[in-house]
Amino acid sequence: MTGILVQGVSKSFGETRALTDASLAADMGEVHAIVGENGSGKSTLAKIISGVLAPDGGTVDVLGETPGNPCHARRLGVAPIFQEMMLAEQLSIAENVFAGSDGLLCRTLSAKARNAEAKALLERLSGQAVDPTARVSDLPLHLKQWVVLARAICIQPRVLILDESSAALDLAGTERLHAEIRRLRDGGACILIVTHRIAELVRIADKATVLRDGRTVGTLSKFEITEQNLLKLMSAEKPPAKVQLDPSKTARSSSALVLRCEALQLARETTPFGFELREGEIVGVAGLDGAGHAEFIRTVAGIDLPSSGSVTIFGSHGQSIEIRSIEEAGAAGLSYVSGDRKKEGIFPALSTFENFAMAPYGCHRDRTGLIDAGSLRGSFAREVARLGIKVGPPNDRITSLSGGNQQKVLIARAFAAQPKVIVLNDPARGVDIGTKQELYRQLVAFSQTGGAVIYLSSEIEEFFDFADRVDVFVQTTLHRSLPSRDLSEEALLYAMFGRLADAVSPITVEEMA
Ligand SMILES: Nc1ncnc2c1ncn2[C@@H]1O[C@H](COP(=O)(O)OP(=O)(O)OP(=O)(O)O)[C@@H](O)[C@H]1O
Repeated sequence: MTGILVQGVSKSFGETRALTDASLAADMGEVHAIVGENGSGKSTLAKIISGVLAPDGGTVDVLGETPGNPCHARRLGVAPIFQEMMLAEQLSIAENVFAGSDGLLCRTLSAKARNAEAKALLERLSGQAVDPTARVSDLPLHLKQWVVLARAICIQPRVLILDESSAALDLAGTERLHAEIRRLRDGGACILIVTHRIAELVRIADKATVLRDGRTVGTLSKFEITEQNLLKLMSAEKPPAKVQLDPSKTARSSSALVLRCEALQLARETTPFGFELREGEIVGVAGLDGAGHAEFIRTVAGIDLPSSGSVTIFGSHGQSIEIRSIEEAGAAGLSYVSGDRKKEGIFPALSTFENFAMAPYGCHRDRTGLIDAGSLRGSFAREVARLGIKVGPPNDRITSLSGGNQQKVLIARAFAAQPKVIVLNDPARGVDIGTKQELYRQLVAFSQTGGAVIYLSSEIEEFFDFADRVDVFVQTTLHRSLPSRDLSEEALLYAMFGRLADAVSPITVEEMA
């Protein structure tokens, strides 16, 4: 039975044509992926199907009706989860989970019952203990994502729309999400999934619709969904070549030290550890949610203070600067790219250009010390071209860009500040595969000129052929360091689960959960 039928849909925002001719047919009991480059119109299509946006042309049929607005779509059983997490940050977890389904005017559950239900659901989804009365603003990103997912799942949707919903989840979290998706699908629901994580798509999707520049260019059945086929359809250009680590790049033990952590304790009563980063090194950082890798990267960037120990950056003349704030880290030549774009990355009320210019403006002064606007604009144009950012007028608000293109602006901003060390916290979240390859290429080029990189990723495939070593965190401490020659999916998984690589028994689904 057809669940969703979209035919010839178009949609423009002012001069920007987000969709020109989009079509999609998804059955009930099917996981249907929407794939395409950043800015190809995926989120716009998801919003049209969920009644948030009205199309300019074409027809939309969801369970036999055309959703006229989000409430109408909801009555039909459509539960959308958009890329930008919609949460009432000042309210509790339970209040957010039941927002819209058991509200003030139609309350059927007591506060106690809501708390109990929210707790049970979130613990099942997130795999960790949860206090349902905790304020959402205090939660880490992955738990916020689970709150949004819980809100959609608790209404038992007939159509579930997931726009980059796994991007904030780690490997084990993604597995649990997949289990939920399969449960809903087997119960007859239709699940639309938008993701740039190709490996994930190959595992979960029954069909895929590919968009290119707002147009549907193909539909792939389960067995046709391969990275190669997707890339061929997604871009008019040749698929990007995979980045290969420079074979002449040997161990960096002889190059100059640029950053050192000594006896670092990320939280009280955790094991102290040391960390060194040398010129030209690319160090991957990995771990399961709550393993301490996210705290580590924030501490190195001066955002959070360690419980004890120190982070030191060494200048080109050997002088050492202890880092105790993000300002000190910036002044010492460290650029940071946050993984939480909405909370820590963009300034939503400012334009695309202003968002870019606020880090590198100090590097663009004329002889009198005033900011050289022409030089800054030139730098903006170069970075936009280099990372292939789809921007409208630079003075439009950054929020008018697609999610992936906003992320690219933040990456461009970090490069343009001409850092010595660049620290990236899951930067490729929501970024298309072509741009990911370009980002790796830029980072490899940066390292070849002596720059040093710390790169946290929740997608372990990202490290292969790219990182010199991957430091794996377990129980809020550095557990293992895997040099590139020992990197494999299996070795990383074993390390992330705190197991020895030569352990005989495989990692079980229960362990994942
Ligand atoms: N509210 C808006 N105002 C102006 N332009 C918009 C708006 N929403 C989307 N666009 C533009 O429409 C185009 C398609 O955006 P959309 O968010 O649908 O892309 P996407 O495929 O989901 O991208 P991503 O993979 O980066 O999330 C982009 O060029 C974007 O800048």
